[in-house]
Amino acid sequence: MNKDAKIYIAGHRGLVGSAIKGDLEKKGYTNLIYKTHKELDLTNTAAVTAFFEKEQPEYVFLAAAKVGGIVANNTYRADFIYTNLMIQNNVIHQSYLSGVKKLLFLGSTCIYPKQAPQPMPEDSLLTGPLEYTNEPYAIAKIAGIKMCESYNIQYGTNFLSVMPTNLYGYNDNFDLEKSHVLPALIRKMHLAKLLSEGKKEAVMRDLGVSAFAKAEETLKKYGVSGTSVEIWGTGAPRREFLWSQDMANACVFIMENTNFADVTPEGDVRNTHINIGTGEDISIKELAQIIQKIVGFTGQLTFNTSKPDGTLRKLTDVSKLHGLGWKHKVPLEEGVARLYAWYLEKQ
Ligand SMILES: NC(=O)C1=CN([C@@H]2O[C@H](COP(=O)(O)OP(=O)(O)OC[C@H]3O[C@@H](n4cnc5c(N)ncnc54)[C@H](OP(=O)(O)O)[C@@H]3O)[C@@H](O)[C@H]2O)C=CC1
Ligand SMILES: C[C@H]1O[C@H](OP(=O)(O)OP(=O)(O)OC[C@H]2O[C@@H](n3cnc4c(=O)[nH]c(N)nc43)[C@H](O)[C@@H]2O)[C@@H](O)[C@@H](O)C1=O
Repeated sequence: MNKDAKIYIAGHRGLVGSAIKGDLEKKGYTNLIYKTHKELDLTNTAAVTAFFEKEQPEYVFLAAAKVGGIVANNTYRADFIYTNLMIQNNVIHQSYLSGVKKLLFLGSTCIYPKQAPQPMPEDSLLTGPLEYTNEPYAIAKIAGIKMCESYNIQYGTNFLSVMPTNLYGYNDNFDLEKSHVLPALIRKMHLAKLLSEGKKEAVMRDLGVSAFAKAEETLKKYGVSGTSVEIWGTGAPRREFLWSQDMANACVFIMENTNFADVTPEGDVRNTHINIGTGEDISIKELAQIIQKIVGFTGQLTFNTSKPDGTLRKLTDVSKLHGLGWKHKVPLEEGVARLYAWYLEKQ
């Protein structure tokens, strides 16, 4: 990519999109284009067509999607499949029509079967049934991979797909219901710590309410008190967490250095996506203990087994990524500390 190449970042205000924008700016790319969701609804085919016809980007990072944690995925099943299929159909197809040189589609490691071998290699795709809680989202992501692959085969495009593990970082979603586990637990532990210190005003400010009774209602719903914090599920599932700026750096690295042909082993045009992760996982209980220590909450952790565990393990096989010459940098404890500091600054 030339430094003045026209690069479109779809989803530039999200967790990953904002980090990709930051990484590109840091590297001296000067011709970045982006639109907010309000300015350009990517589910609107006519609007996306007009945008591509007018802007003619050379490179596209597709980091816009409907994203959420286990409960959001399981609750808004129709929204997750519809929105994601629409966004990726529009952006991938228009990228082909307008002659985009290279596109990077962001999927997720939830595309792999629930019982995939651990760590999960790229070629375990479509070898077994998926985890039910996020099946609609995963099906949309699999469609995205197959769309890139099919356009490459039929039309000779250079569209790559990356499958990131669970991500966290600046601009994360801290919603107590819809977010992923890591930001959710940071916020829950923070609220519990404030409660234990008797800081009612700060609790109300964090929750955006003007009466403490209202705050108490929310805290009760999410199992947060001054002496304990509720963790969903059994705490036994294992997850792998990657710092969003590392993820962005991997995306830019792949865009700069890798072509469809490089990740297509001879005769295996199906094996075109690349896992992005650290290759290391921990249990949710261990994650909660790390967050507890960093936030400084000294109460108890309880486990609400009426909430879903989801997949028990989804460790990525990162040998393909390492083989391309990229490895993550930020260890989990450091990332959690950075994110908590950012969260406090935002208060
Ligand atoms: N976060 C994670 O742990 C993981 C994420 N991924 C994938 O990485 C990618 C980025 O995710 P992440 O950054 O976490 O997600 P975010 O929710 O943080 O960001 C997504 C962005 O897409 C935008 N967007 C959503 N719908 C539309 C739409 N219809 N039109 C225009 N813009 C839209 C959002 O805007 P707005 O907020 O205004 O709607 C937001 O800026 C996604 O493809 C996701 O599936 C994969 C694995 C793990
Ligand atoms: C990125 C990934 O994200 C989702 O899959 P997930 O990994 O299951 O996501 P999660 O972060 O929500 O949960 C991880 C684990 O943590 C447990 N857990 C405990 N306490 C809380 C809690 O307070 N909030 C949440 N969200 N989870 C909690 C929770 O019960 C589960 O066992 C899908 O969207 C999927 O499609 C996808 O791509």
